[in-house]
Amino acid sequence: MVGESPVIKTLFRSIQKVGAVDAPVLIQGESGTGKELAAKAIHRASARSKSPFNAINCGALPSNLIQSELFGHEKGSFTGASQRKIGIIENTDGGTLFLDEIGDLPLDMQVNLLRFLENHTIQRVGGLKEIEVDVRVLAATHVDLEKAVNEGKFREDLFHRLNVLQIRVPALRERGDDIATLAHYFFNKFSMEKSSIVNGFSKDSLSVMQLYEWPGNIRELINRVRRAMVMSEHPLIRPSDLGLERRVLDSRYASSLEEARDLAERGVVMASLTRHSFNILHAARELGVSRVTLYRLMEKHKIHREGQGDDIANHDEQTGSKEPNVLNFKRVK
Ligand SMILES: Nc1ncnc2c1ncn2[C@@H]1O[C@H](COP(=O)(O)OP(=O)(O)OP(=O)(O)O)[C@@H](O)[C@H]1O
Repeated sequence: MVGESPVIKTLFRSIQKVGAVDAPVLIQGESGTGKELAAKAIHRASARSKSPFNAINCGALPSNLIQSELFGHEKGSFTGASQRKIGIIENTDGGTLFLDEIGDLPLDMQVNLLRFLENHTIQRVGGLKEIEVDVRVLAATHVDLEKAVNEGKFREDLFHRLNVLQIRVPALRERGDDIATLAHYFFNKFSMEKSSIVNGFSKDSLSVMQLYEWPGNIRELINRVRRAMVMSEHPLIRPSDLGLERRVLDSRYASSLEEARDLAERGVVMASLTRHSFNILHAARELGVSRVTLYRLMEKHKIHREGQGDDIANHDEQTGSKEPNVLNFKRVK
């Protein structure tokens, strides 16, 4: 798992701690943050690391299939059951089972899962025998399970069984410099697929990536980087190649009017700075504010001056300096 930010280091430490204990873990985090990778890391850090690690997405299977996927079935137990099938729980004997999107498990299946967690035995569909299995369960959810319990969508007893230990995988936007680290990591990983002219990211791109909210987290980052690597017509990937120029303006993710206004303001400032290669004078002129006001807005939105140099020529007209002025903007930590 790539990352050096304080929040991800906390996660790494938590993984080591919960890896050492043979109890269920509830892994929480937004979609695409790396919950499955965290589950694999817990498995590797545990005494079960030499045994199988299996994963199943409880939300991806129709409810009539999920029982047989989890518990298996005997030959002839239902129409179409022409063979005995060993379920994933039995197949994971000795190892770790990762139940992704546990919040989507149908209520009747939740009863069966609870029985297995309490007794460490399963029964195949159509089978009479109780089969003992030794499996550690890790479950992940991007929904608030406590809320689901209050709404009657998730069994409280199962929630407490699964929620013995918890870890939270942070959203990408909380991970500061990891955003650039991950972007470079995936750039190198997909370098075989890149167009022949692309060498890396412009500083503008790295800045915009820092400011963007990343609702789809690392999965979204991978897709944007991969697409930009193929489509970019410049040596250094620009914000527009990542499709982020307009997206940073997006206030759809705001939870209040004030936040929406803030996001819109930040977006307008960022877009203007990006458009003018971060030339303060030009951006201030376009925005109809003084340079001082623009600096204040940058302060307010935690954008600060850092570093210099890029593929884009830039100079401060007021001072006449040919040196790049403000090229790299990032969130103040
Ligand atoms: N720290 C990391 N370093 C490198 N790659 C990562 C990291 N975290 C996640 N990824 C990659 O991001 C993608 C999404 O990760 P993963 O599938 O584990 O997320 P998830 O939280 O389980 O998603 P979902 O909620 O949709 O099931 C994967 O391709 C994974 O390899």
